[in-house]
Amino acid sequence: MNDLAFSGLELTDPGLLRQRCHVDGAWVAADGGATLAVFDPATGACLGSVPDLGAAETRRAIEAAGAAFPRWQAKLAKERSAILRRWFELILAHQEDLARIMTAEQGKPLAEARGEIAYAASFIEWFAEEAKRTYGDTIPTYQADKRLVTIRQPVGVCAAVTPWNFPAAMITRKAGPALAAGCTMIVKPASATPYSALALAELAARVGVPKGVFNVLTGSATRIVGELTASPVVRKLTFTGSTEIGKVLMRQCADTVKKVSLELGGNAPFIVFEDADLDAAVDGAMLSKYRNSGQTCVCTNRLLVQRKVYDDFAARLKERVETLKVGNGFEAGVTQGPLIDAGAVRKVEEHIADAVAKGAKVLTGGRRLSAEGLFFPPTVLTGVTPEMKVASEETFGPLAPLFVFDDEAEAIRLANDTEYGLAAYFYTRDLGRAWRVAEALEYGMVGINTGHISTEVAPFGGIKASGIGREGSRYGIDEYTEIKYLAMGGIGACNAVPA
Ligand SMILES: NC(=O)C1=CN([C@@H]2O[C@H](COP(=O)(O)OP(=O)(O)OC[C@H]3O[C@@H](n4cnc5c(N)ncnc54)[C@H](OP(=O)(O)O)[C@@H]3O)[C@@H](O)[C@H]2O)C=CC1
Ligand SMILES: O=C(O)[C@H](O)CS(=O)(=O)O
Repeated sequence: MNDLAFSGLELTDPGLLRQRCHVDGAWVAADGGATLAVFDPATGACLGSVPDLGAAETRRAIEAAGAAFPRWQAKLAKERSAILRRWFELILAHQEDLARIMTAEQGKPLAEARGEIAYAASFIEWFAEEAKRTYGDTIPTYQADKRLVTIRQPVGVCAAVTPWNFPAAMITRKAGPALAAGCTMIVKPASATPYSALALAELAARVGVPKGVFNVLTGSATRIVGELTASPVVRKLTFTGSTEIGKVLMRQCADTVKKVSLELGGNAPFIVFEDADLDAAVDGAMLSKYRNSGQTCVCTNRLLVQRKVYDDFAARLKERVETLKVGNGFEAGVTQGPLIDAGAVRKVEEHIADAVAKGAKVLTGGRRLSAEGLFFPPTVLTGVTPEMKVASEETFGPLAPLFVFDDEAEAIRLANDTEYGLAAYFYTRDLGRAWRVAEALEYGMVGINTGHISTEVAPFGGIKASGIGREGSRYGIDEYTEIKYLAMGGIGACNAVPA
């Protein structure tokens, strides 16, 4: 039975809207009935509420996930694969409804929300296949009477803590490999965007994911995640969010020595060399800067442009930026939705004010569209220098600051001058430069003549303050398995072999 229907969302399947948490196969409220409100960032309207769960409910969820683990682990890989495949198919079958729920709670334009649902589904599809490939090894023995092998086994109960900017994909990028490997999972989604997570749980239940295998808890992050990180039953934490919180959670996991994977903040450089195809570079900059209104961890945060082409590139970028349409994500033609909250708007304004105070110029945009609301125009700054906040802090908004450089060595030095190491991009038509720069950049992912690198088939992740581990690709399931080494002695000499 549906707990709620957003008025005016025109869903084909209102049953996807859940105002209860999914724990041990049941839809539950908080013990004391406490709830958290959920708002539409485009209008400020209250969409509904979700339970404000605490420590006691979290302990019960951990117990349920622990109880479900043996039976889920014992299923054949093919059986887990088939269930995941059905989940993938059902997510795609409900793409429109899931996208509308996402635009309502997160604000991204409907076209982008549809794209995220497809992207989210692709991780379930990919790991439905990877479930059948958790191979081990046979190892040439070191003693005649021994045989050595390895097997890979699921880690166990996993906790996932996810952000608001990709409310579906950041969950499936974790739940896909976890469930494929035979783990069970407890998800704590961002409080701003819980309905996408709960809709995924509804579809998981419909395809026969057993109770306790995939649980979604909403409420106080400190209380829920405090329990998850303290529990010895939880063997792994996977987190996507800010570096600041990632460090907190990594510390909290130390007492129980959990396996952790962290997808954290970024400060992506976008380098345009003088030999680049400038039209292609502008296309790439638009994609890597303004996707999700600049609210992605792999968004370009700094544009480094070689002096000879600086003015030409700036003019072409300005022209393209001014074609973007800011508004409610449900409105036809809108390409930039609202930012997630007032804090996000303030951060963009602070970075612009700081840069202008230190000599930068606003080429386009620069001021919020109205005193109220969370809409901020896509903005380009020129004359930006390393002393400005935008050089070292992640803006996480629609701000493109242009820096100038003179040669390759300076471009690499500027690009690497950050604590972060998630994504980097550069444009050149020189093959030698492509290899030299790609190898010199201190990042987990590098786009060469492209502004879009995210896909389920390639390893997503960063180094330094941008995190630990990789998601997606043939490596993603490694985060959810342990390698066990078996040494079998007493084999004896083979009597078929002459002494
Ligand atoms: N590397 C990547 O793939 C990504 C990185 N990010 C980074 O995350 C930041 C923006 O996302 P944002 O959601 O604001 O990040 P936050 O780190 O604030 O929140 C992420 C998640 O952590 C939870 N959380 C917050 N504080 C605590 C705490 N003290 N203890 C336990 N859990 C906590 C939040 O819950 P609640 O919502 O209830 O506060 C949310 O579910 C940016 O820096 C961005 O770069 C974002 C997405 C992807
Ligand atoms: O949350 C994010 O920023 C995502 O990791 C970005 S992407 O995977 O959609 O590129």
